[in-house]
Amino acid sequence: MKPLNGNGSQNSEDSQQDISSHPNGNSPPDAYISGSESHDFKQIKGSVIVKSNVVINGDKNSSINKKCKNCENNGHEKCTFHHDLELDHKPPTREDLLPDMAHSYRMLLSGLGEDPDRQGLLKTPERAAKAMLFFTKGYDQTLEDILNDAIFNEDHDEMVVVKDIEMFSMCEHHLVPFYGKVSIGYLPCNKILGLSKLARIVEIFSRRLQVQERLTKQIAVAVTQAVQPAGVAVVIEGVHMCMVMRGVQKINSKTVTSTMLGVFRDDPKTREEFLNLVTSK
Ligand SMILES: Nc1nc2c(ncn2[C@@H]2O[C@H](COP(=O)(O)OP(=O)(O)OP(=O)(O)O)[C@@H](O)[C@H]2O)c(=O)[nH]1
Repeated sequence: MKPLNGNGSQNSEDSQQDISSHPNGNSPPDAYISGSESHDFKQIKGSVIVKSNVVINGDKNSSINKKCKNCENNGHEKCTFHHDLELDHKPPTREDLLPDMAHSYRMLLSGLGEDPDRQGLLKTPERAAKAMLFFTKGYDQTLEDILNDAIFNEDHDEMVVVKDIEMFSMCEHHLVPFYGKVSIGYLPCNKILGLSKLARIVEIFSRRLQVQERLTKQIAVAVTQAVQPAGVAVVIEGVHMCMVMRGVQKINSKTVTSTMLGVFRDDPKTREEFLNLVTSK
């Protein structure tokens, strides 16, 4: 298996941006439109601040290891699952997976010393399987599907920011949730994106097994693919339950990651304007 791609961890030149003053409310995302300069799109920048305050190994006959239909139909390079994660296979369909997954959860219950046949647990394996499929439903979505052609020609080259988009994802190391808020900014080049589509892009990539760094970068790259802007900025503030409920048990720690593309990377003023907008109340 090849190493995971799309890893947001960058080189030592990466700058660090602290957005610790993000509001923590659950209010719907706000849209901001303001002035900024425009530059050529060039490269990627990312940073991580941690504040202290697959191989899917199954049996060969399992549906999990069946050949990926998406790859068969569209070619390996167009398979979203492989393209993003370079895994060796993709589950054929969600429904196909349910029985095997439910069986695995049943074994897990037994392993915990529980009786999977007691009344309260009878439907638990299937419920848990369905829940896991929901948590990872992003594997079934493509950028094309969710954009729904909501890309509009508009003579607009000022910054667009949608901030505090709620995000729920699954830590690929411990299979426990991490959650937080995503703020996205872009500088259009005569093409704007339906605002809700930014939140839908967050859903595609957060509803998978993830690390926060890769999630941050995948969102930025998807916005770039959608509207080819002069630049894209994404900042995520996340709480990782693997650091809260277990392990080091630091309940107040937050992880902040960013990806800056194009003008947001090249121009400190543009980056500063974005960061000011996302940290303002
Ligand atoms: N960089 C990064 N690390 C993550 C993310 N989610 C979880 N981790 C880390 O993945 C690491 C896995 O470390 P291991 O030592 O293999 O696993 P562990 O024994 O469970 O580690 P502890 O959590 O320290 O108990 C931990 O340090 C986690 O905090 C993420 O989104 N990004």
